[in-house]
Amino acid sequence: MTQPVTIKNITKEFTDKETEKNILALNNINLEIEKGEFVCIIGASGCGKSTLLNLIAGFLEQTTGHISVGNNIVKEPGPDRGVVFQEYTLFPWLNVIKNVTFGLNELDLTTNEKEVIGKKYLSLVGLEKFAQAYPHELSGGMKQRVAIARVLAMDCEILLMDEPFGALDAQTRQMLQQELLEIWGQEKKTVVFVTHNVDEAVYLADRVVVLSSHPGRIKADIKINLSRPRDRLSNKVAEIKRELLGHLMGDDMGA
Ligand SMILES: Nc1ncnc2c1ncn2[C@@H]1O[C@H](COP(=O)(O)OP(=O)(O)OP(=O)(O)O)[C@@H](O)[C@H]1O
Repeated sequence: MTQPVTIKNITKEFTDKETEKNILALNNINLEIEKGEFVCIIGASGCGKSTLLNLIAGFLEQTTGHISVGNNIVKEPGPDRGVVFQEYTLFPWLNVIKNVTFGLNELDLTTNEKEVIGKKYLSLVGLEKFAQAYPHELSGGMKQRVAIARVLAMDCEILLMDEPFGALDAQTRQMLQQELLEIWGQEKKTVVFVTHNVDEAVYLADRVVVLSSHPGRIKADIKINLSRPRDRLSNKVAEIKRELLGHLMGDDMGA
């Protein structure tokens, strides 16, 4: 059963190693993400999107405030939260199926049981025929599918995705967006998805959170009540995109 994610009064300060000055990356972030919700976080480069995701993942520690998943305060990474990064993070020396089942190695499962789980998720991302292939034999889109299958195989309740399709060509990107929505529909995960791309956010999200920069603050929090699959060219989509771009104006979007 998925749990809500609560982000309460989060502030994150870094110290610049060269200048030794403090950088206020996030300032007083409050956010309640419902179980099963698909939330996109957008904002200009450097506004703290990855920092927020890394705090939810437990990779970083906040300066003030707290984050909880259900009743559990996040203190470190855990099996309830799976992360997919923009860079392909597969183990090059393991074949596809072993990459997908890698996270299961600590569980008390036989090799056969792990393979059954691995194959289920490989087939969900359309790569069952590539179980024995090695990462260098795959395209960028296929590598990201393997990375998604890997977090799904671990049965994480929450998918944290940091620009997962940012390095892909437009066509592959659209295909993976569609596939991700299908998987999300089937698996009922909570998704927190960081992107620079307004089109992507409006296509995917139930809700888009816009961060402003220096320091990162929530500038807007917009619900998208459009049924799926969404028509990328519809007037309603264009209207929401305009609204989001209005909130982003003044912040240099970078991409
Ligand atoms: N480890 C760190 N040490 C010092 N400063 C950092 C560190 N990580 C992030 N920052 C700073 O915190 C701010 C937010 O960075 P973050 O990477 O979260 O932004 P972002 O919105 O994800 O950017 P991008 O879209 O370019 O990936 C930036 O000013 C960045 O330079």
